[in-house]
Amino acid sequence: MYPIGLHPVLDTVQVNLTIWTLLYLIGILAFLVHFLSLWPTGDDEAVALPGRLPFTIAPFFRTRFDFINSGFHATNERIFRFRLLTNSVMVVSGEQGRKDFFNARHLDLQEGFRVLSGALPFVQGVTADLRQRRIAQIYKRLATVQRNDRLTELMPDILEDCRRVMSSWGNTGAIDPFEGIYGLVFQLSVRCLTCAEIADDPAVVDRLKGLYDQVDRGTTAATVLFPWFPSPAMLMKLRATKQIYDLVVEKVNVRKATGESHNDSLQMLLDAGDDQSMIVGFIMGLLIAGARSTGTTASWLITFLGCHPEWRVKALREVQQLLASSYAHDDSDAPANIPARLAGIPLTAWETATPVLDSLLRETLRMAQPHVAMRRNVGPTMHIDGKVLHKGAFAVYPFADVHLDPALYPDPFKFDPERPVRKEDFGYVGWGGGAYSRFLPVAIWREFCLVRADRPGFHAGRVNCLGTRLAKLQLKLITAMFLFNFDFQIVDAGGAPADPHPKPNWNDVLSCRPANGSFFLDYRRLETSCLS
Ligand code: HEM
Repeated sequence: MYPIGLHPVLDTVQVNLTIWTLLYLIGILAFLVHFLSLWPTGDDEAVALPGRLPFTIAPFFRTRFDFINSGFHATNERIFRFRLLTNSVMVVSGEQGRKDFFNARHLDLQEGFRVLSGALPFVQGVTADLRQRRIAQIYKRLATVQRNDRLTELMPDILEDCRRVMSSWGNTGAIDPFEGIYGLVFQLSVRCLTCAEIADDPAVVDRLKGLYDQVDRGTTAATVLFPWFPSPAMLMKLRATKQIYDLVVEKVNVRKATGESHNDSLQMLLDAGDDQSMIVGFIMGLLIAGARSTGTTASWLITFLGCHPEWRVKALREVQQLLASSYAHDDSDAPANIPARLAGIPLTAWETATPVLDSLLRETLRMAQPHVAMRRNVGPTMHIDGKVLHKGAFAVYPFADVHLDPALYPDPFKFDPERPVRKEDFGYVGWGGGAYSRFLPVAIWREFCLVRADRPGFHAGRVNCLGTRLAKLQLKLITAMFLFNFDFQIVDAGGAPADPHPKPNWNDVLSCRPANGSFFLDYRRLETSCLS
């Protein structure tokens, strides 16, 4: 018997998919299109988007940025609502709207993403339908991965992975950053969040990455809205999810059977006594959540640096200063090679003494993070900027509303890390809209979340990224390795320096990626490079 029930699902759909099933489904769809276009009315109801259902569904998934903007234009309101089949979705913008959205106590992230996004591989009881206590436990383990001692131990491994992957690129070449740099970040995420058996085997890492890509391709409007319908995309997604599950379970079982001990996340989970589904849920869910966001940010960060030589110089100078302050001038014990020297810079220095890298990261996230926060109201009826959000309804907040607002960030598509930092509440939400950590030490804030874990809907309320420390460290180490090893620039499809510079495409909800092949990262190894 297969533990997560995928085999039975695949068998059943192959036998039962008949023309009658299809006609039946078309009938249901026609019913929904006709009747669900009728909205409740009331003074405090948000304006409904004009138009019939199918015309809102496809654009929400395919061209979300344009769809949301056209909704604001069509309604001429700060808040509007539309339907995704039976679900009512409110789209929020404006200062009051984002305050109400991020401060609301009963808006639940998990439910919002599960129903509206479907971008994570869902396995019943492993990455979906997790009890709140289980989610809290996963987050607690993620906090362990990011403790000072663990992050310090990870630094040499991260840098060695960078060295190995960058060496494989050869002396000169041109790569698509969304392939090459994303591939590097995937390797680092595997290193930090899974186990040595996977991270040390490039072929397995490649296979895993390919399977997650298939899950992405299988995430379409149809598979999100009709997860029970056996479309080809859904079958592909199911198969890929099952293969990821099998691969992870196999590695966990091998570790258990051999009794070998490694200094990695799997060992940390086993030593903590976590059960199989907790371990697999941690690995399957966090691996891709971390790799996608960090991969997008790394790809854009290096792209922006490739367009702006003055920032390359400033960033390199900063890392050189870090090195100079970490090793005495005549330190004969200082390691000779670059990765080992970078690994010797204390974690606190990477975290607190890199204002240039910090401003580069901040500006990259502002310009190229196409996130739309998704929530479901799991509490009583509430209001956002005066508009009613009923119990069970959804609300979404596009980060573009604040990060591309010319009133807050003039000329928003200009890469300018020297922009003044916005001080107002939610004037910048690159790492989420949670603000507890500003007032409380992060540890206390986390405890607060964990204590609430027993109660239904604990996951509602302000949300901060819980992988920030790990992500920032990875991004800074990748950038340092790039600057020490390559001379690089961004070129167009013909190989000429890109003019204009690539512009983030906010309609691509995963990575803000412009059309394939429109630009490349052209690189040449420096003579001082440590790559082999
Ligand atoms: C550059 C990289 C990253 C960026 C920009 C980023 C950004 C964010 C943002 C904006 C949110 C809030 C989403 C919302 O309000 O809808 C979030 C949540 C979250 N992130 Fe990240 N993230 C990154 C990397 C990571 C990594 C590496 C991990 C873990 C390995 C991670 C784990 C999480 C988790 C677990 C949450 C949900 C927190 C909660 O439910 O309270 N993130 N992230």
